[in-house]
Amino acid sequence: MAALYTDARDEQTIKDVLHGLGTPRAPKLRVLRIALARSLQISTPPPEDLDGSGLGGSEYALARITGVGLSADKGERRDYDLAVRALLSVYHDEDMFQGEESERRYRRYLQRHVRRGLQEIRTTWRPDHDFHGYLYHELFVNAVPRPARTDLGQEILAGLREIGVSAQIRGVEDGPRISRYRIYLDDVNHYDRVKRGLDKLGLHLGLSTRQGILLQEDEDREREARVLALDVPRPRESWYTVPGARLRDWAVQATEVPTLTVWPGVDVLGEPVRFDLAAAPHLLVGGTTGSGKSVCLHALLLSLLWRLEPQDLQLTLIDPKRVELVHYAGFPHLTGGQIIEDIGDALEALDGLVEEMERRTLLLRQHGVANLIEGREQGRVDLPFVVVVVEELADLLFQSREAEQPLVRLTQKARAVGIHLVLATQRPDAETFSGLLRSNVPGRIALSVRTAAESKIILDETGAEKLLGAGDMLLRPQAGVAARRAHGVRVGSDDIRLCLQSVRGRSQ
Ligand SMILES: Nc1ncnc2c1ncn2[C@@H]1O[C@H](COP(=O)(O)OP(=O)(O)OP(=O)(O)O)[C@@H](O)[C@H]1O
Repeated sequence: MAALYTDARDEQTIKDVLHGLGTPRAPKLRVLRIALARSLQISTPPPEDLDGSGLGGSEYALARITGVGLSADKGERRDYDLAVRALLSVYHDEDMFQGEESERRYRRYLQRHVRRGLQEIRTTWRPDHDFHGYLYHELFVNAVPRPARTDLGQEILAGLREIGVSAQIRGVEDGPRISRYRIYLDDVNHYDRVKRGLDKLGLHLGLSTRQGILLQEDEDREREARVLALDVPRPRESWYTVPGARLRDWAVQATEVPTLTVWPGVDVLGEPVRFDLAAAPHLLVGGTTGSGKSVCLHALLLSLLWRLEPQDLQLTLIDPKRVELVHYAGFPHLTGGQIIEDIGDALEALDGLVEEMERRTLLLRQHGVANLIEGREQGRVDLPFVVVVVEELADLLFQSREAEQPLVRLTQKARAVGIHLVLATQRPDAETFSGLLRSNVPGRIALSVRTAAESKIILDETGAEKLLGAGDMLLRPQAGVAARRAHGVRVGSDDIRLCLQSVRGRSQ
């Protein structure tokens, strides 16, 4: 009996990884074991839909994966079966050593883990990128001691000396793309010199003017005016991505967070960043083409879809470009069961939402509650939240300026009734994000943009022109709070597919 069935995409991944390892002819078990290790890092069990064989796949006997029954002198073909069994027993908290039934479960779990690991690799690694570097960061970066960074630290101190600042390094922490150096100034009056000299320091470190060093107000600074933190971008080869599976873990494990909590990414030190979309209460996501805007929208949407059932969340997705949101076809949360692509349908949907807003306002008043959250908490109203996503605001307004009016009305009044807008654009200009929308859409996510002026349109401040691209963002979830740097979760179509399967599983 085979222990593992793959499909054609798994087989392609195995091939790509063997090439990535520089050993195209090596046994496939290498990749299968890496995939197993990758999956075991995820704290939620792999889904059942990874059982069974797929089109264009292969079959593997247990001996080809764990080496069961092989003698001890065959290098990587040694027998690791007991070790794998023990790992899976601990992970699933089930005994996988005794009896036929436990044997069946062992093989099933093994299959699910290996296939999930292959999926993870597929969505987070690109075959033209270095696989060894990827492996290091995905599997080990949090588990092994960091290499010494004395060189970069010394460079920073030398750069500071060049701008007339004498200092010491008190510590360094590595995030996905940035290292944060905690600096202690020998002279308390040198803080402004550092602030003014950041570009020079960047040049000294060989960074382009676009990849700025950012000065963070260190939390210790209030107590200790000599302490500051510098966020220094690392070379691209040393970045690690934040895979979509992590978002799933945050969302699935979250307890006692507000209903519309979203996790767009992690902070510069790798800790998850979250905010409540209902408190935002509307959001603009802006960034130049290729900055990671669509991936960011996927992270926001999956944050909601991993947790909320259709009776709690309805989605209106407007995608005039007809590319990015197609993956959500099939989710039972979609209002009207489909994604809106046509401009006429979009106008109709927006007008319908304005009517829904009026209807809800009346209903809440009749039930004597101030807003939907209160109504739901008190059990007096059980309407779902509605999240409206416009994939490209500029396209929508270009095709019909009329769309602006219902959008403005919704942003002005829909908050209390639980209707929230997420507007995305790759053209952050005054025409697209007009004054009326600006003042009523306080939540902002800026991905990288070309100019400081574009950054100001999105965030009301400069800074986004210095972001590193590929999901690097400045996040200001609500008016009146400071913008925060974050690196987006890399959500791919596979993550969306997995979520859809889970939603279908939940509804059965
Ligand atoms: N969080 C992320 N982590 C790693 N890479 C990312 C991330 N977000 C985006 N990228 C990379 O950037 C590419 C472009 O992302 P995306 O398609 O979201 O850009 P976009 O801003 O929507 O572009 P467009 O407006 O042209 O559709 C992705 O294919 C991916 O390679």
